Amino acid sequence: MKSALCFSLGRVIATFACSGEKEVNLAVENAKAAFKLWSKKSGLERCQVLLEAARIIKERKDEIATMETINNGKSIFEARLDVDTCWQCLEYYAGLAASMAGEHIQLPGGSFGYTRREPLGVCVGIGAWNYPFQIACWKSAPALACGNAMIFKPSPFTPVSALLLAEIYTKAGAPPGLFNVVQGGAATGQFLCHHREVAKISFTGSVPTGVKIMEMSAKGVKPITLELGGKSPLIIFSDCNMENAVKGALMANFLTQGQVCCNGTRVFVQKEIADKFINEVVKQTQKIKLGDPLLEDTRMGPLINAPHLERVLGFVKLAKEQGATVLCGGEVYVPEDPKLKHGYYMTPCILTNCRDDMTCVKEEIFGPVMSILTFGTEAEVLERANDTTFGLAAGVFTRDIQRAHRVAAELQAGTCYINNYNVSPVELPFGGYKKSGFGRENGRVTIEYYSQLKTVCVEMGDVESAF
Ligand SMILES: NC(=O)C1=CN([C@@H]2O[C@H](COP(=O)(O)OP(=O)(O)OC[C@H]3O[C@@H](n4cnc5c(N)ncnc54)[C@H](O)[C@@H]3O)[C@@H](O)[C@H]2O)C=CC1
Ligand SMILES: NCCCC(=O)O
Repeated sequence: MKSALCFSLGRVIATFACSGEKEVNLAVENAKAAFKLWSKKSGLERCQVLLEAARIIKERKDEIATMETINNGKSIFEARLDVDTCWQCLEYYAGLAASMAGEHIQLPGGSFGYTRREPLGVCVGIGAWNYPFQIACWKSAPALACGNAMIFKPSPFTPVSALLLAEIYTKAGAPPGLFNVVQGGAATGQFLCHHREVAKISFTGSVPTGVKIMEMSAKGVKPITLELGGKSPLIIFSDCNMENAVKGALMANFLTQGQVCCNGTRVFVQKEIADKFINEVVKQTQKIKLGDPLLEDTRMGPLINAPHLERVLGFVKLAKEQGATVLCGGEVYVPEDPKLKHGYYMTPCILTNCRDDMTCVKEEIFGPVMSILTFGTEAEVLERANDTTFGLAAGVFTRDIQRAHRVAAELQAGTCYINNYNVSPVELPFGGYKKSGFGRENGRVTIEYYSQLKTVCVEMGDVESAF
């Protein structure tokens, strides 16, 4: 089946064929062959290939970022930052590959045991459209570091940049088939998830699809990592550094046109500073430069596609009907440049007079819409912040160090930011609580999600039989 790829500026830039069962089977066969070679290599040998791939990514940073911008619509400024998190991820797991080791455990009578950390086999990565290249790197780097092969399926809305990664791994010396890309949507994803020879699935996407992935993997008893959606709280206390809090709120809401799973879209502001904070956040939001994402000074490009733009605008309309006030944005934006007139642009939106029971406060919008709520006390805001089925991230701005850690400890979220938001150091694990998923990406712990532990028990004496 052929599919057209629509650039978020409203032009078709490529067509590609969706992979069916035959292509998926072929990818699995290739990955199995590569796994045989790759899993026998030492950690240091795997490290060298990953380091070389990281070097090529750095060298081709501008090219990859440009492709990502064309692929997704995010600003070139941001796409370059994404690419930095990618080569950093490969370098980080290259280091861990070389230092992976088991334990030696002394047993009575000179006997002993030891553990081996072994790869799982052919792993599958399924990605969302908001961070196409980053998701492919964050999944493949730990998978390959542990000695696995990977088949990656990007979102059909952003199929291009993962192909660059495949090319880079090959140039860096990975055996053919070690990192495969298959194209397509749900049907291709299902072939991958149901495949008998697939050992693990790592998925980034929506909660409803995550549920389906879990059902499919349950049938094959396959381990999975689920990176799902969120509706994260950002809590601004009256003793915060106001300038940083305002910057933090913008970082928490408007990167990649607000299409970020861990965004802090419920901004709780302590009553005493609410007016001042709101004035400032509106002022800064109105200054955000919208337009051609390939221009150096643009900070927001178009949303991913027309249905998604309609959906996000629908949330703004409903918010107004439910009593929220639009302080700025929330409208279709038509750039002056005629080349951009078919793009799916909207102005970044700030909503106030929000209540916890409003749809804009309860549901993930996945667009540039910040909902501001006010609060009185720490106990009250914690209860309201945690009153959600999601638990991906949370943030707190305060100068009170004890309060910062107390609040972080109480927040039900996989990542809690103190006095910042939406930074992604590769050294720190990233993943969700509650319906935002389980398993982690980044950090040392992710090695455990891409490997299995074998215990070897060694008898140095005679068998003491019970029979
Ligand atoms: N926690 C995280 O790290 C992230 C979570 N997300 C979440 O993803 C959502 C937006 O991304 P979308 O691409 O629209 O999500 P989606 O769930 O529609 O699709 C994600 C991927 O799953 C594939 N897919 C769809 N149905 C499938 C099926 N039945 N079996 C196998 N694969 C299937 C799609 O083709 C795509 O590659 C938002 O809810 C967002 O919060 C997005 C990025 C990061
Ligand atoms: N750079 C943060 C990743 C979050 C996301 O994939 O939505």
